[in-house]
Amino acid sequence: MFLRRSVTLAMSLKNYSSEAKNLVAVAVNNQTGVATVTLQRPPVNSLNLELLNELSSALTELEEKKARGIILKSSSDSVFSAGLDIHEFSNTEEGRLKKFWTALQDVWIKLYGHSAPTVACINGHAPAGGCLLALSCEYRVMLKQKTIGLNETKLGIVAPLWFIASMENVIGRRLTELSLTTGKMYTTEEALKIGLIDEIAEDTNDAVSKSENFLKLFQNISPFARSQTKKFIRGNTVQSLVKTREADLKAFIDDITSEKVQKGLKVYMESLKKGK
Ligand SMILES: CCCCCCCCCC/C=C/CC(=O)SCCNC(=O)CCNC(=O)[C@H](O)C(C)(C)COP(=O)(O)OP(=O)(O)OC[C@H]1O[C@@H](n2cnc3c(N)ncnc32)[C@H](O)[C@@H]1OP(=O)(O)O
Repeated sequence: MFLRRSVTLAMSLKNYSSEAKNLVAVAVNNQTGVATVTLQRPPVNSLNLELLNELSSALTELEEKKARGIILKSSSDSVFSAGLDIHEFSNTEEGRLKKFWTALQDVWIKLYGHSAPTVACINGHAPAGGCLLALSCEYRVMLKQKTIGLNETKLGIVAPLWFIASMENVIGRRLTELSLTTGKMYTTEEALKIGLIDEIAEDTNDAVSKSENFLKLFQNISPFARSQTKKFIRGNTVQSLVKTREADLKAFIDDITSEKVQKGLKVYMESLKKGK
């Protein structure tokens, strides 16, 4: 029985980051064992090092505590996540850049391969890294009138192979190629049509309730049989990054610190500000 009452376990009170802030809140329903993981870094939940570290720790803890399901959502119902924090790219100090990319790799490996069933409750726009988080889950419920996509080429950057694989495994190669090369952002309605999302919701409450309904499908399925099956299906994709992490990190550092990419990112950030 899914009760609305959520119990905030000790882990949700933990401050995972070195900043004196909670950028990720975890609330576990003690009746169902389902954890709601809420990204809360206003204004747009851009993914900086501290947020990624918190998310990574939360995913580890939910793995250890054998959560029965994870719903990933935003504290805002305007933006799910604006993707990677572009300010992390302009800070080209190599130590932090390395930690940042390694933290993103960690989050993706843990979320993509999590033993618990995962749902992205996409209660806001989800460009680039925001879309990656959503694609890493097993099911996607999205608010109407929002946008989602891997728009990296629009920023003059190249989405790494694991970003591409995450999309390809959901919508297939042909559409992934078209989407990524054009940097296409899909509306919620378009995303449903191509299978990039699974359901549309009216508002955040509706999205959470639809996410919970998806997780109910597993109530009578053995967690072992379910998670092993997921591992068989997703294992190769996860392993392809695990085996190439160092090379992927080097490619990121080389690419992002190049003069050409830095110039392009500056122009992109200015255009975001002008768009107001
Ligand atoms: C050879 C191969 C090797 C491969 C090598 C690797 C290459 C590197 C790959 C790196 C991958 C990157 C993936 C990413 O995630 S990059 C980030 C892409 N994100 C975006 O393009 C989103 C941009 N934002 C928006 O479209 C909109 O902000 C929004 C999300 C639709 C929300 O719109 P809204 O109107 O509500 O809000 P504002 O636009 O007014 O934004 C509010 C403030 O937030 C700032 N902002 C927005 N997005 C970001 C961001 N991603 N990072 C940092 N800051 C962001 C925005 O500028 C406003 O700030 P201000 O108030 O100070 O002006």
